[in-house]
Amino acid sequence: MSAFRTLDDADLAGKRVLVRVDLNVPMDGDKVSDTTRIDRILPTIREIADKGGKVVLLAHFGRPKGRDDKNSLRQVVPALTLALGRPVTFVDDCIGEPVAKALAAARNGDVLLLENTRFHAGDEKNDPDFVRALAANGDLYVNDAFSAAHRAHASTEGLAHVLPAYAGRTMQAELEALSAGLDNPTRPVMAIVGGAKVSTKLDLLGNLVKKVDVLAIGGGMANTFLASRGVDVGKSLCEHDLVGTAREIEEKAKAAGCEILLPVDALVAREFKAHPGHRVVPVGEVGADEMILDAGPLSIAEVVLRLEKVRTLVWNGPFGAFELPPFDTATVAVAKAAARHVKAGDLVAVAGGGDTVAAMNHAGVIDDLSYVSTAGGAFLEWMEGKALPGVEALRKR
Ligand SMILES: Nc1ncnc2c1ncn2[C@@H]1O[C@H](COP(=O)(O)OP(=O)(O)O)[C@@H](O)[C@H]1O
Ligand SMILES: O=C(OP(=O)(O)O)[C@H](O)COP(=O)(O)O
Repeated sequence: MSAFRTLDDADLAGKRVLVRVDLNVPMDGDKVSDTTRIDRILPTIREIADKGGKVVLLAHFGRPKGRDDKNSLRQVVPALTLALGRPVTFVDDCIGEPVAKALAAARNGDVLLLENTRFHAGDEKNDPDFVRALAANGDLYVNDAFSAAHRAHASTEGLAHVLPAYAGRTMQAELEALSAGLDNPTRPVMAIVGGAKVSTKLDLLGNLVKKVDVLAIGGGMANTFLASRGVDVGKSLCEHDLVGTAREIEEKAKAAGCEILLPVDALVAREFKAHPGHRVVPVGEVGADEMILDAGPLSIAEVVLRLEKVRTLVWNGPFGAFELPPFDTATVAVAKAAARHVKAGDLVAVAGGGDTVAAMNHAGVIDDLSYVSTAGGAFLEWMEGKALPGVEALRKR
C-alpha cells in the first residue's frame, strides 16, 4: 500500500484542484531555456483535466522580495501552453477575488496558472492566514513539486494540512526512482555539489559527507571552500561570511573519512559574459579583478579519474557558469565521462536540479545517466536522509 494518497484515490470531477508544481525553470532572457520541469508535470495536469477537475497551478519563481515583473510566472505561460498543447489561463494573483473570478468562469478540464506564490511573504513563512487564503480557492490539493519539497512553505506544506492532499505523478515517480537507484548505493559513492545557491546548500554538506566517500565541490560553492583555506578568489561568486561553515564541513568530512576534492586550477575572466577573454590559472593565482567561472583542466582530470573508481555518483550543481562558453567545459567533460561509465555498466549516476538538468541537456547526456531528477536541494536533502516537509505532509495519517 502506498504511503501517500495519489491521484488514484481522488475524486476529481468538478473539483477545483490546487496543484503545487515547480516552474522555477532556467531562462534565457524572457524565454524558458530548459523545459524539463514543465515536461515532467504534464502527466499530472492532463490526468486531472481529463478526469474533469479544474486545474489550478500554484508555483514560485526565483526568490522575489514582493511583487516584481522579473519574477512573474506570466513569462512561463507560452512554454507551458506549448508543452501542454492546451490553453492556459494566467491569473494575476494566487489568492482572493482574481482567482475566484477566474475559477467561476472556468469549465471542468480547464487549466489556470496563478501568479508567483512568493509575491506574498506568507508563502515562505507558511503563514496560516495565507494558507487559508490559498485553500479558499480549492477543494483538493495535489503536490507535484518534489523539487520544492524541502521547503516548509504554505504552498508546499501548509496546504496539505487543510485540504484533502494527494501526491502528483511526478512526486510519486521521483520518490520511486530515487529509492530504486540510491536506497542502497554501491560504494564508493561520490557526490558532486556545485552551482550558485551556496548559502542554502552549504549547511546540508555537513550531513552529506557522512553518507559519501568523496565530495567533489565546484561552482560558487568551491570558491567559498577555497576562500576558507585562505585562497584569494578575487571577484568570484563566494559567500565570505560562510567560510567558517566551510571549515566545519571540512572537519566533519575528515572525521567521517570523506575525501573533499576542490579545484586546483580554474578558468578565470574579468567579465561575466560568453567568450570574454579568459585564462587558465592555478587557484592560488586568481587576479584581484578576476572571477573563477569554471574548473580548469587539472581539476577536470582529477574528477574524471575518480569516476573510474567510484560506483555511484550523485550530482547537483554545475562546475561552472555553463550557460556561457567556454565555462561549460568542466561540466560537459565530467557529464560525458559519467555517461560513458553508466553505459559501460560500472556506475550508477543520478543528477538533479533545475540548472543541473539544463546542464546535462547541454552536455547531451540527459538520456545516458541512470536517472535525472528535477530536484537539486530537495534531492540532496533526501540523500542526507532528511525528512522533506512537503513529502511528510502528504503521508497518510
Ligand atoms: N563559478 C561560478 N560563478 C558564477 N556562477 C556559477 C559558477 N558556477 C556555477 N554557476 C552558476 O550556478 C547556477 C546553477 O546553480 P544552482 O541553482 O545551485 O543549481 P541547480 O538549479 O541545479 O540546483 C548556474 O546558473 C551557473 O551559471
Ligand atoms: O529550483 C529549485 O531548487 P534547485 O535549484 O535546488 O534545483 C526549487 O525550485 C527550489 O527553489 P528555492 O531554492 O528558491 O526554494
